[in-house]
Amino acid sequence: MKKVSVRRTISIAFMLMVGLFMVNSFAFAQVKPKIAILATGGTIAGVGQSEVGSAYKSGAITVDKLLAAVPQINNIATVQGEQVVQIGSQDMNDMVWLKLAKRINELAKTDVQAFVITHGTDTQEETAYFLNLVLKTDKPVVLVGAMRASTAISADGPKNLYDAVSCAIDPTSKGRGVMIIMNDKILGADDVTKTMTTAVETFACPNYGPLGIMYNGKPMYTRTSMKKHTVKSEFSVDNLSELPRVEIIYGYSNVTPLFVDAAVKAGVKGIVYAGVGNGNPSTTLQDALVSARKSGIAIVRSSRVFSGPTSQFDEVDDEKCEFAASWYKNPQKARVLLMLALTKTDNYKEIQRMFIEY
Ligand SMILES: NC(=O)C[C@H](N)C(=O)O
Repeated sequence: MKKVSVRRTISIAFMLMVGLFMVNSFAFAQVKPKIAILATGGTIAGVGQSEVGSAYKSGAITVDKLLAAVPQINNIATVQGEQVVQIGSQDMNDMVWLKLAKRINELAKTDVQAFVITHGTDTQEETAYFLNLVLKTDKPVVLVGAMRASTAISADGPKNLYDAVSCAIDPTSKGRGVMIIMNDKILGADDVTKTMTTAVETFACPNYGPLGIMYNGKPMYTRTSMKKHTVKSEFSVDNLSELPRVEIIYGYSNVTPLFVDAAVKAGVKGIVYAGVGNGNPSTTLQDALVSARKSGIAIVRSSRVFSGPTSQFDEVDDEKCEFAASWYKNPQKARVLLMLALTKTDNYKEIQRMFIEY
């Protein structure tokens, strides 16, 4: 009799423990946030001929293999991986941007809580800024890349990817606009740029500084972007199947109007002039840009100089020429904003307003 009741007590206790364990694991599974990882290629997915050399092929491995290299991600998030394209980001283009933006806007309406985009570093800043202007969500969106191929000794991709996921799932990352995570830094899409061809410490925000750092898998923010983005942006990709053609023309001493003339002939809708100093064109170049403007092409002056403003209050009379000045946008980001501006207007004053607000 005694033996039976001891057995029964033991089996009830055992069942209770199993039950508790199941409830716990269920609750734990419930709290893991659901994220989408959209892969586009780049060095983070690159495969090299040797572990020590610099030669490799960008975008050679798929999103599943990328994730398999960082199993720790499964402890913190439930991941849905999608291969959007598999390219080196030197081949990034308007069509992929539109596809990516539309897909994220669609997924943002579901229970996916955050987004990570793996991307090559060459044009990462442009994709980040484009998405910053057209995504209609305040859910965190983080781009991540690597400077060393996945097969290299001390590859930086796995740590960057883990940090990107950790940053994206953190509640404090909501509503901050699109961000890039590279080498422990959290960089805002409105200012981030690649500063060095080979170093892992290549990304910086030369005008405004980083938004924060990643520390022990947690984002530590020290700044908020004051620029308009995502849900506050007036731009939308909803009805767009292509973007207006905008070309960048570089300034240098002894510059001739050759490329401005070629751009006019090609029928571009806008030109970003990457001028010298604070966006200055030479006298001949200015004449060519004014006549391009008169033929209906939008002109934005930016600078080939790494940082600092290009404003409408300096040497060029932008009002008279009907140009807009890019302020803190470097030429490649100015091109992104001008393309989107041209989906709304070709009025230079309106375009100037956008360059101040975004
Ligand atoms: N580090 C990199 O990712 C460079 C590569 N060419 C890319 O942008 O895809």
